[in-house]
Amino acid sequence: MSIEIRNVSKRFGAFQALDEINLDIRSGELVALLGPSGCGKTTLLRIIAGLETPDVGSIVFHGEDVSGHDVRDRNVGFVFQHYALFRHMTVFDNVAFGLRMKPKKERPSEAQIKDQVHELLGMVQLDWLADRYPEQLSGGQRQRIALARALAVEPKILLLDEPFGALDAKVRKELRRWLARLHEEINLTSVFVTHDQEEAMEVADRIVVMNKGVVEQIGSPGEVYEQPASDFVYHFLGDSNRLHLGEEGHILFRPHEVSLSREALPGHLPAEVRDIRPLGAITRITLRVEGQGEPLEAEVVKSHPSLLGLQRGARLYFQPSGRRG
Ligand SMILES: Nc1ncnc2c1ncn2[C@@H]1O[C@H](COP(=O)(O)OP(=O)(O)OP(=O)(O)O)[C@@H](O)[C@H]1O
Repeated sequence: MSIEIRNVSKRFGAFQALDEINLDIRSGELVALLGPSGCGKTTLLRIIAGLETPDVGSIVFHGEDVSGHDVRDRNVGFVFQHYALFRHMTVFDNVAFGLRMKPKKERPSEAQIKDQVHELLGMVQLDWLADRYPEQLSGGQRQRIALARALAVEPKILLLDEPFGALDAKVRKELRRWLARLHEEINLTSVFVTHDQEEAMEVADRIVVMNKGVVEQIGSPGEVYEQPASDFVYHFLGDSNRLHLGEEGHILFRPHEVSLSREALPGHLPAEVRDIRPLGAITRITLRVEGQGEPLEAEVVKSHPSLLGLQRGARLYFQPSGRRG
């Protein structure tokens, strides 16, 4: 099911939380809303869900304007970061909840509910936990159960608000990959909110970069990273250095977009090594450059010749190889 967001604006008092947002999400897409805290991501998600009403604009699901539809009639599934499972219910009953709440004529029999719940628990690979209570689960298991509960009513649209935000880095990574796979298996259109660019890059088909209530750029992970539409997008999608060039202004470059040498080379600037951090396949070097306020960061492969025997305080010569600005 496709989602169109047409000219949506929302104010809270004098504060403009969303300013004329237009967005087309294709059927079957997995889209990330990415941006800093307070940029309006959650508000937009809540408007798509029907939990919040826009001041102006409309929401269209598959050609039908659903702006006037109540949240219950939109058939969307949700997973929110702190949207707790019902503590007094077992995992099974949590997942069955939405099915049991259906109007009588649509409600499946208890036998059908049992089959469906076990199928869903199988899909999130946690069928063996059916009789446990939420407090007996790990954070990652809880999130997967929350997802199974959201999927139980067979929504065509799934909305996820920082679904993995509270989990540790390794579990987050596993769940992200798992979500991307699951999304391929079942026919869903999903929108998820994150402030983590790596999460957006890794999972999403397209990324919507938001800032202060407006959309800065929409594109595939490759597009927004390689062809950022603004300095904001450039900064938000990865580490960056700013090199001041006096009257010529400044250039921006990524830590890996740099040529490093122990010898003075044409076009290269001298710098002092302040820190050397081996990070697996690459090594990060912090450089202090005369006349620059902020130190610069360079990343090279760990076998790079300039690293051999390199010590703090040594002199290196560098030249940005990619640049923006
Ligand atoms: N009900 C409300 N009343 C007043 N202001 C609100 C309300 N809901 C949100 N806001 C404000 O609107 C702005 C956007 O909030 P929103 O929750 O959409 O941001 P976000 O991008 O999801 O941020 P975060 O990543 O921190 O969750 C914020 O400045 C917030 O304080």
